[in-house]
Amino acid sequence: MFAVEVRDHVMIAHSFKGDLFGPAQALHGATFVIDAAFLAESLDANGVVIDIGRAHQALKEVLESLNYKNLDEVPEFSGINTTTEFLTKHVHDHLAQAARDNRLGRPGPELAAIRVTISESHVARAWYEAAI
Ligand SMILES: Nc1nc2c(c(=O)[nH]1)N=C([C@H](O)[C@H](O)COP(=O)(O)OP(=O)(O)OP(=O)(O)O)CN2
Repeated sequence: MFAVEVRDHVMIAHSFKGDLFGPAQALHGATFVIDAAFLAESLDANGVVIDIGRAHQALKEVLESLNYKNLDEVPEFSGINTTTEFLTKHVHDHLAQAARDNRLGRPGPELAAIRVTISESHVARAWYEAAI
């Protein structure tokens, strides 16, 4: 499997519900580093999985709706713990939809899967990977 991975970051604030989260039940900020990997069984006629510029642009567009936001106040996330794991799937779903809509410069069927990894610090990260 071939893969191309691009990286961006967002600054957000959020709080969690549940004793499990201890001090993170209070509003706190985080800078998440997001890696999006695009996977394909074969290269296209240009010899690429996906153009790196298009991949960067697609990731940037998805992250715009999160950057500098208090996620507790985003209606779409109402009542949800916006954990690192949750956000990996949120980003994945938007990128997968962009692929299915042919907005990534390569038709969805030619891309096998997308993996989104979010590093919430230098010691912890989560990822979500699924076929498109
Ligand atoms: N599985 C997850 N666990 C936790 C997440 C998460 O997104 N997924 N997030 C947090 C907090 O948002 C924050 O990133 C860390 O908070 P903190 O209380 O400092 O977390 P730790 O569990 O690392 O440390 P403690 O020893 O429990 O304080 C927390 N967990």
